[in-house]
Amino acid sequence: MSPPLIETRGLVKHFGGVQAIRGVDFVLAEGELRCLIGPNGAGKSTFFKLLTGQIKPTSGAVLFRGTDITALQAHEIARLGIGIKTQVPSVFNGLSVRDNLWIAAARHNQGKAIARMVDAQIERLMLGRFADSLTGQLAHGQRQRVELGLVLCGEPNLILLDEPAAGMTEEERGRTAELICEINRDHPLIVVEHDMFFIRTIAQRITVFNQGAIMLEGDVDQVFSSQSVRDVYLGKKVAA
Ligand SMILES: Nc1ncnc2c1ncn2[C@@H]1O[C@H](COP(=O)(O)OP(=O)(O)OP(=O)(O)O)[C@@H](O)[C@H]1O
Repeated sequence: MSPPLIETRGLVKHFGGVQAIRGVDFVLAEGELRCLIGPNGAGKSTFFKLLTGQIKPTSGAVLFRGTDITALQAHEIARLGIGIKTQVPSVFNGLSVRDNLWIAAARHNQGKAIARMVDAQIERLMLGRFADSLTGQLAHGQRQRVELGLVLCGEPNLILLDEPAAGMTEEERGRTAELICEINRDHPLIVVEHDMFFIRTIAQRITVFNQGAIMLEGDVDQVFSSQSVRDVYLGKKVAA
């Protein structure tokens, strides 16, 4: 049997006295789309940073396709094809959409393959009308699609999305949900999101974080019908 795409074993991260991640065993299979939810401060962003090597665990391990990558630097992990789109913008506002995508595609392709990659992402992300507009002049939802395009240009083996629906209009959220499901046809994803309506739309399997630990994993119905999950969101004390 082939190993999981990504796995964490006994992952722990302390920031001084703060136990941000407390012994997380997590497994993502090839091809999966997993949603991570949990209240503020549950450890979701820290967990993402541990997967991408932006920070190092206090103890425990991260494995990618069975290989221990815990000691690798962030750029080495990026080279393995673990791409992250955070809430921090990474586009150049003064460049057109096409030029932004070109820069990202040129990091991973050569010659005509660059143009092919750029055209493919413009079509996939429905950015044709804006391809030659300055990225800084786009609406929030359109810019977010450009950022997704930058990640896709790297042909990632795993995409991590941190709150992809944040600040979007209802229409943009709907389009982003469709896009994520479409991207999942050929890319595994882990999506952190607070918007429960959005989660319901895209989720297959959900991992619930609370107080730095996984408190529940299940399908949409299991998670949304869980009294413990509701209590956590209402701020009631629940054992992690
Ligand atoms: N660099 C840091 N230094 C100190 N404490 C940190 C640091 N980063 C995160 N923490 C703490 O670790 C805990 C987990 O934070 P984290 O940002 O991972 O949670 P989260 O689930 O992503 O929250 P949110 O949904 O609000 O983004 C919190 O108590 C937070 O204050």
